[in-house]
Amino acid sequence: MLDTARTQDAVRLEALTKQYGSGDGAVAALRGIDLSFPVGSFTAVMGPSGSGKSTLLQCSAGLDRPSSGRVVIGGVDITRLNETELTGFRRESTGFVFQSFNLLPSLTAEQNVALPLRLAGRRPDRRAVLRALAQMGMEHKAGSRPSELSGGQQQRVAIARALVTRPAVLFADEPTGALDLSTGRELLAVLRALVDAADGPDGVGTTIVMVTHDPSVAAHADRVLFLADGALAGELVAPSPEAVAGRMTDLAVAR
Ligand SMILES: Nc1ncnc2c1ncn2[C@@H]1O[C@H](COP(=O)(O)OP(=O)(O)OP(=O)(O)O)[C@@H](O)[C@H]1O
Repeated sequence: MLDTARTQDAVRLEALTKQYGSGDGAVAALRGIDLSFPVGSFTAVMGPSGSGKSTLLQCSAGLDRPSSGRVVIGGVDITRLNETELTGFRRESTGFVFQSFNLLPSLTAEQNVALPLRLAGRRPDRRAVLRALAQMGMEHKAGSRPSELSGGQQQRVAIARALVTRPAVLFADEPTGALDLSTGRELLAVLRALVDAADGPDGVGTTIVMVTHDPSVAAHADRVLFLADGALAGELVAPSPEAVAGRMTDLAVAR
């Protein structure tokens, strides 16, 4: 059972560093990040190309191992877990949404959404699968394969798949990057509604951490964090697209 109620932080990063390679070719992608993502919050992560956004997301989600520091999800320090434990924890307690949807083409929407339950060794509960699809307005497409769905519909199915285990946190890497403007806006409204809904884990909304390059996308979040050269370079609470764009311009000028 996750201890999110006690900590009030869905995810906490402590002195997180990540170095790729060694010696002369070493790259410090993260240089000591301290951060927390409160339960039921929606955070966007922005920064120039190469600033460490994807690395931050991958390490936070347990898809990559940091070089040092701690990642605490719902009170569990995932950096102390071995590979098997980490894989199990990730499947049960985190959801990840990619720009490219990553649905399995030969499976129906319903089978795609059931996949995390199967991988976790659970007998897929059809009601839970259909509930996740319904949450994303996709129950009427349960029998469709990805090739029969629009991009926006595929991403909704991908989010339903990420939510089916009722994870403590949903990580999203450019979730609207492959969608046109209006479909992207619809999807962001859906993400916003998930955060604002009171039917997430522990009776509060879903916690979302999202990487994006787009200020108007970031402005849907409660808070925007800015990264530069692997370090935190400020934040904006209740962001507007203009304020976010202004900060991004400042960061580009400062480079
Ligand atoms: N597997 C890897 N091996 C070596 N260096 C890497 C690796 N992955 C990322 N890096 C380096 O780490 C730094 C941070 O990369 P990261 O992908 O996290 O940045 P980003 O902010 O997500 O960039 P973008 O906006 O271009 O996607 C960059 O200098 C990058 O070149």
